Amino acid sequence: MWTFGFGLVRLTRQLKCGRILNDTNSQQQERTTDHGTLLLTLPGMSKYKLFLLRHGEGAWNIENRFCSWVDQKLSEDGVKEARGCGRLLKERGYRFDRVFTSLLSRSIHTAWLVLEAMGQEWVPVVKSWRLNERHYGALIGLNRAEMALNHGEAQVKVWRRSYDVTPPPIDESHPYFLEIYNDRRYSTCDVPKEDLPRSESLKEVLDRLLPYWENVVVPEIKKGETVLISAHGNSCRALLKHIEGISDADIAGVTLPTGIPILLELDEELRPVKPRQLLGDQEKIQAAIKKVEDQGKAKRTGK
Ligand SMILES: O=C(OP(=O)(O)O)[C@H](O)COP(=O)(O)O
Repeated sequence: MWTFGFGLVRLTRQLKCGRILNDTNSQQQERTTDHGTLLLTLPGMSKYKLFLLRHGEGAWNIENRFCSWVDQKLSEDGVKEARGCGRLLKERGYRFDRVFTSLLSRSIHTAWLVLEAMGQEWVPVVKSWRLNERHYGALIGLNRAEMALNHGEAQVKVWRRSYDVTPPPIDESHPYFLEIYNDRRYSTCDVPKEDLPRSESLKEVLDRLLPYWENVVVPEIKKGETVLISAHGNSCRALLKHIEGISDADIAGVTLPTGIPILLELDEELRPVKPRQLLGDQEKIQAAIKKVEDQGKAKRTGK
């Protein structure tokens, strides 16, 4: 599937007269870079760069608890991860025009730390609940390893990674219900508080995320903006599923580590022209992915 688009060559011509000559292909498109270089983009060629980022490690990532809509802050290592991510992006010369985050502090702080490390603090940061982490319903606050002991690792994997299984909903007796729904930030949403989710499958995350992607994010990308989406493990997985056309079955095999930027190169229709790139030391990235996967292994916590 991938090999098709990969070999295509970006045609870059810098012309003294400022015009592209011999433009006989009606599907070719011109655009001008900051340096005045005219780029010809053919279908299947990389036209846009989009960056997705799961925030740096949060306090409940360490405790191995389903965090979801609970507003846990970044851990010390999470702050380091976010700064490291910003340094890496700066070293590679990337520049953002706009950053989108969820309403959760860990994604917002990550965005701030990345922009600070890049010296791009002025870049607008736009926030929406539609980029929030998946709502884990009644599972919020529970320890994954203990859940695996009680319900089996296979069931925990279904809850964590299946596409269309919705965990039991949160209700008012849940210890974090009031903390979540009494929070002022959820009075600012584009839906009434009563209509906010009480639990979500990955499919339901995609359902609430897609209108925001289509109506708010895509127009900025198509204007030529380089966008960073600083969000969460599952909101990024949902978006990846949509952009890359990953099947309902295969999305179960996609796990994202914290603090690692994912670069997507997209054509003019926002279709990927090459596999996603997780930027950084590949050995460390694989170890970080395994660590997230292993969170679902049965283990006594001693509490
Ligand atoms: O809050 C969460 O994700 P986040 O750390 O990306 O915000 C979820 O608890 C992630 O859990 P999962 O990796 O079991 O899907």
